[in-house]
Amino acid sequence: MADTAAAVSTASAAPLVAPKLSVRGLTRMFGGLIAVNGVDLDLHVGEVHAVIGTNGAGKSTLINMLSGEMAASSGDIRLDGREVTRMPQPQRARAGIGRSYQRTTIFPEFSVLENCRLAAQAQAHPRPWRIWESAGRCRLSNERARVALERAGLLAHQHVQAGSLSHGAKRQLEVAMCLATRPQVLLLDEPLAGMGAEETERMLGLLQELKAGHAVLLVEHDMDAVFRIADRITVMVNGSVVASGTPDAIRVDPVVRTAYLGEEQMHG
Ligand SMILES: Nc1ncnc2c1ncn2[C@@H]1O[C@H](COP(=O)(O)OP(=O)(O)OP(=O)(O)O)[C@@H](O)[C@H]1O
Repeated sequence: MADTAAAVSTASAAPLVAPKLSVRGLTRMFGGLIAVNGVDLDLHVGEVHAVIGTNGAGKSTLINMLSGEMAASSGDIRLDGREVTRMPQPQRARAGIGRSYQRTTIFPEFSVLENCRLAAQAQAHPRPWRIWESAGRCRLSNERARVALERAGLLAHQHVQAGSLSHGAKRQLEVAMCLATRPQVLLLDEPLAGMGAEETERMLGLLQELKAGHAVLLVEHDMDAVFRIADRITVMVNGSVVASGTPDAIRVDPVVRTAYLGEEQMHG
């Protein structure tokens, strides 16, 4: 238990600046099942905060509540200190909480730029069906889309049909679409899923860059990548947080070793 205490005390040595996103006691029930159980979490700009856990631990449910796609049963979520727990998803996206999805959500027939522009438009316009009314607004969405594509390293492919991109580039496009909404918080649900080594490296480089201006929450099963990139790791088991701390603290945490990570993975 001493090591667990170390992991917890490391968590309390979090940056002194106020968190960008602060979560307290967040809970989600599905009938009698507690999918997420009283989770506390602080996300800071400048940090990649990974949430790991076995299948069914509650990671996607957590992200869905943070993005506003799923209502919380109880608890609260604050963005810059302002409560957003019951704010609907579109409003929450406009307030600065952006997300990417496990499944690719791009329109394969549209170009890379068009996909990104649609994301920018959806964020910028509370009533997207009226976007054609303003050429100025369209120009703005276009500009935001290009900036996002440049950051994600996809500007050279802007006129390519999205469906013809490699798997890794599609995941990059997902991140670019999220960036086009100009979020302050990035919620990334398994951005490395199905990627080869080279694509993984590219994505990790991108995340490393993005954390400078964003608070990044990363849900990811690739443990090598998580331990390389994360500044903090929160471990969930059966809906509850069992440990939270730096990668070094988590690596030696006996509760985490027992509950989740295989011994082999922890030696790296
Ligand atoms: N809509 C739902 N209705 C009922 N139960 C659900 C629903 N969504 C999730 N659950 C249950 O909640 C628990 C947490 O699921 P969740 O998908 O959040 O886990 P996860 O950690 O993201 O898993 P994975 O790594 O497999 O994506 C699981 O027991 C799951 O079966």
